[in-house]
Amino acid sequence: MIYIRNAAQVVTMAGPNDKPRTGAGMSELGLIENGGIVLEGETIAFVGPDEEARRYVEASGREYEVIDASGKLVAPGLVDPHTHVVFAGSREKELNMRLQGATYMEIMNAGGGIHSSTARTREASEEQLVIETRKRLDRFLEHGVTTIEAKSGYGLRLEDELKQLRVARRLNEEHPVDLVSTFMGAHAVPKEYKADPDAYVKLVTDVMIPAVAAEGLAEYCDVFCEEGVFTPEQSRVVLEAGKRWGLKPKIHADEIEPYAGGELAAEIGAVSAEHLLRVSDEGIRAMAEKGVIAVLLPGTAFFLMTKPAEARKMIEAGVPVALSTDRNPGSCPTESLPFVMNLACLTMKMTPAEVLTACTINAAHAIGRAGRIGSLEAGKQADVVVFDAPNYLYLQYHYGVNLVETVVKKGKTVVADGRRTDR
Ligand SMILES: N=CN[C@@H](CCC(=O)O)C(=O)O
Ligand SMILES: [Zn+2]
Repeated sequence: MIYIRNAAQVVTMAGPNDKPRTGAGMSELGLIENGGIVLEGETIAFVGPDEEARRYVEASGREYEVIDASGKLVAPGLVDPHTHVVFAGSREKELNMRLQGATYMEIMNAGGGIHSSTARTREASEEQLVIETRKRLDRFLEHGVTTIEAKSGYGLRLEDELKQLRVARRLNEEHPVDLVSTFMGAHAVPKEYKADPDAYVKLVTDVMIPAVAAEGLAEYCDVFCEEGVFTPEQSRVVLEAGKRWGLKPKIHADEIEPYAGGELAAEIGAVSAEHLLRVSDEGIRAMAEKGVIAVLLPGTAFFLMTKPAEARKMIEAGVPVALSTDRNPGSCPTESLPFVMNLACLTMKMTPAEVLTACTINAAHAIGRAGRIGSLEAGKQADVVVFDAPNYLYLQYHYGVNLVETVVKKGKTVVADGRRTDR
């Protein structure tokens, strides 16, 4: 039982939240000045002006742990809807190679990139993956992120794809951060199938997807639809197979070259299309029409030193936008969603209000959790962050440092004074 008292500002993102926010709706934060929040068990019991919250607490006659949020900003636990967090090793040498002129795709085609993380992940035991991933989850939590999506895709053969997804399932049970799993066996064509990519697609559709579904290891299916990786036609085959087995489609689309990925996302009814740095105007129009969520990853554009997605164009066209770190060992090795939020504002010109919407309720929609998380409303899960910031604008102004002070996950304080408390 926790009473968060006297917050300078509370970002509630209060509803209607049955659909992801678009256009001007992305700027409606449901702000409360001098707010209070009461958490009971794993649930939010009350959100409103602090005087009313105090009366609620006094009338209940119960004992509450009090968190004083005077002068602070309170917001929903942040949601990261696109990560590749389960992997072994790191790839810092590639940064040096890219600084000397090699491109991301050249490194991958020469056997590095995703292939090198695949080799390390195949070698790693489940236990080793748990240890490495747990550390990343601790960092996410310290940056205010209470729920993430986690993709497989560094196994690229049945037993190792299952291993990655089992690690995500185990950590979802053991760690305060909630993980929502996505099967991404079609992340790259593994070296052993280089001569026959269609045979690998068949392995994904006929063997891996049924096995993942049989064990209930994933809710979503994703594919890297990109020139030199999987064609739009192969991507369609993978995502349609996923659908037949109950896995909802997501797609890595138009990241490096325009490849009609946005159009494909709309056509097959994808929940989200992700990256979209080079999406066409037609792709944007089709996504807006079908309500496909654009999950944008400005940390990846920053780290790959390339032009970010055209967020303004998408918002103005009515596409619901969410933001994510893309945490992975190659193109975005950070757990700092707040830094990615800074980049969204400073490199894609999203407003501070749009940025918060994109990392809370819209991100929750992108992983099918908007009924439970992404806003501070009575009855929802008690996932709350207190920032050392006097108002929400300040989050995008004081950039590059971690302003997270307290994190409450399912009604339990898991970060205090910016550090994990419950290990
Ligand atoms: N683009 C494809 N997949 C990841 C990167 C994976 C890697 O480089 O290991 C991404 O979303 O950025
Ligand atoms: Zn990705």
